[in-house]
Amino acid sequence: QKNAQNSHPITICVEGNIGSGKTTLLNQLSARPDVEVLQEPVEKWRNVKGKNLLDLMYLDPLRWSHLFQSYVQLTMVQMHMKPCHAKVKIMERSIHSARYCFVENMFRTGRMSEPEYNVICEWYNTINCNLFLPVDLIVYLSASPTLAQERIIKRGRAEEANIPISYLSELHALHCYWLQNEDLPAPVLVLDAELTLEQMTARVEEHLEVLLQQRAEAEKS
Ligand SMILES: Cc1cc2cn([C@H]3C[C@H](O)[C@@H](CO)O3)c(=O)nc2[nH]1
Repeated sequence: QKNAQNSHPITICVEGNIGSGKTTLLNQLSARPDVEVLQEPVEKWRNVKGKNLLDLMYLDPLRWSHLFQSYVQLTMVQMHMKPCHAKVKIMERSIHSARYCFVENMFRTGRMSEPEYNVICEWYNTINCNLFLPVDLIVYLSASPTLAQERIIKRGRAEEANIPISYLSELHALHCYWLQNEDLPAPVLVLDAELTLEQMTARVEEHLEVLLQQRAEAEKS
């Protein structure tokens, strides 16, 4: 277990609502030579052998939410497990926010039936207990639903054109609940999404330096 601790790259998951500014922060952090950024595999979700599961999920949530989230969970496991040759692996979201934010919301709002929810949760628990999916830091971009909605409209992703602010408020509340109540895999750094990109990057790099030093110490002993 000891060398397993040091063999995996330092892993940071950047979490936040739709439109909270994750991609912008990830792009900035990817400039570091010691960092490999893994963005959310949205393109996979948009093309499963020709079918756009993301679009289907937004168009007919009752029919497609469960399938979409089960595919998201699979692609997140693939991201957690993906070999990374850089010292630092920064992922966009995680299997944990998939479970505690998106799946939870879809069940609570009736877009996912109870048996669908229970099956996806059993998959999550089995994956989480049997696979080594290390996370060293969770960075949470806290954006007001209003700010998030402004950024979604500005970005103009076709499938997201009709996301109501109530959905963003639900997800915001679930992110807060998750990060305050569930037993988390790593400490949380909360960043106000209104900070400048420079301020956010500086805060993340501060924490990253500590993790790098801890790793260097551990490798010496
Ligand atoms: C982990 C996870 C990411 C994720 C994204 N989404 C949606 C929200 C956005 O519209 C789009 C890209 O993040 O996919 C989702 O419904 N469920 C998810 N679960």
